[in-house]
Amino acid sequence: MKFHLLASAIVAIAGAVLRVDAGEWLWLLSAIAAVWVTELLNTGVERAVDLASPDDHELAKIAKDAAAGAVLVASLYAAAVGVIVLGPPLWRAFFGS
Ligand SMILES: Nc1ncnc2c1ncn2[C@@H]1O[C@H](COP(=O)(O)OP(=O)(O)OP(=O)(O)O)[C@@H](O)[C@H]1O
Repeated sequence: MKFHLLASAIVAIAGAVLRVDAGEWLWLLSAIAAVWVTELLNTGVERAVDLASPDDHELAKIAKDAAAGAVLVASLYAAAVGVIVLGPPLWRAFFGS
């Protein structure tokens, strides 16, 4: 959660400094929201599974791995959005046109 908070803050500051437009803000915000939503749901699934099945069980493993997979998919989406939206202006800021 701390990592997600830090990453969200860095993306928001980068967006402001690089003056991304409204459409680009929507992509960045959708990526941030996707990661937060899946991470919160993953935490909920983990805690519910621990409560319902403290001992090892194949279904508990599938539930936890599926929830963690959702976080991975959202994180890959967020990384792609970050590169596509922030990559070009960052490149221009550091290396010129
Ligand atoms: N009750 C269980 N039965 C079977 N496999 C489990 C069970 N609990 C966890 N596992 C397996 O162990 C892995 C790690 O479980 P754990 O609860 O530590 O999740 P985590 O993603 O590391 O959680 P956290 O974010 O709290 O570190 C799961 O992805 C799953 O494959």
